[in-house]
Amino acid sequence: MRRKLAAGNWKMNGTKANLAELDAMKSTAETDQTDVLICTPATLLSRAADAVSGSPIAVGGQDCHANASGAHTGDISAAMIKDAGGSHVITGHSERRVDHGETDAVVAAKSEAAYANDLVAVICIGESLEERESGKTLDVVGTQLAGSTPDAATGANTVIAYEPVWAIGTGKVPTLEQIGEVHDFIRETLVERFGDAGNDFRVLYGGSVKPSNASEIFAVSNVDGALVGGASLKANDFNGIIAALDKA
Ligand SMILES: O=C[C@H](O)COP(=O)(O)O
Repeated sequence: MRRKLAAGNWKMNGTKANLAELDAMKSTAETDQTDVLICTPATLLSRAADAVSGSPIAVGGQDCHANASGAHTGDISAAMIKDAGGSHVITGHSERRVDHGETDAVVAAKSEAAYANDLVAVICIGESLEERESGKTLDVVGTQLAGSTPDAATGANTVIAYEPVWAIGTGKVPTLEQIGEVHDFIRETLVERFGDAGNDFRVLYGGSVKPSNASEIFAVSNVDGALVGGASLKANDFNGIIAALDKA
């Protein structure tokens, strides 16, 4: 039985004043069935880890370099995320793929760096609007999944996040049928590659998830939770999403 996961991605938002939001998520995060994760900006990670200490909320990074250390100005390593108190790291978010030209091979290397440092990689995949409209969604998602997921991936060290690029921060959400089609496809693809162990991976949906649409999305087959951007910044919103997931 896969545990559910409500994951927040604060992206490039937040200063230390925002850590109060974590405090306001603690009691909602005390659930039996749902794990809660917030991926903060790197600048906040250590303080966020202190802020959630003793609560079930986990914290993580939004990216890591594939290398362990060295001359990579501005980057952070998986070991640094671990050292700061993180347990997870997002790899291959579409904003990284677009802004920094990250390929599937780079995403796989970053995910391997995560494993080497005992971090769970939250590997993101998803099609653009143009790819969706030209009927290439499953091809794109399949190619990204194959190329970004290392052979060493397991349900314990990896979470897959399906995020259609056109649904991120736009308020546009795919139909429930569209979400179900892709999540079922991801599950089948994982089982083809990893055998029964493919059933252990959690597959999250991401893209304009809000308290108002969370319950219907979480009722879709093979949706094990959400990767939430904007609605993870405020405890009022994210608590609603955690609660909806816990009831699903
Ligand atoms: O990582 C989170 C996703 O990009 C979704 O962002 P959003 O909830 O603001 O649409």
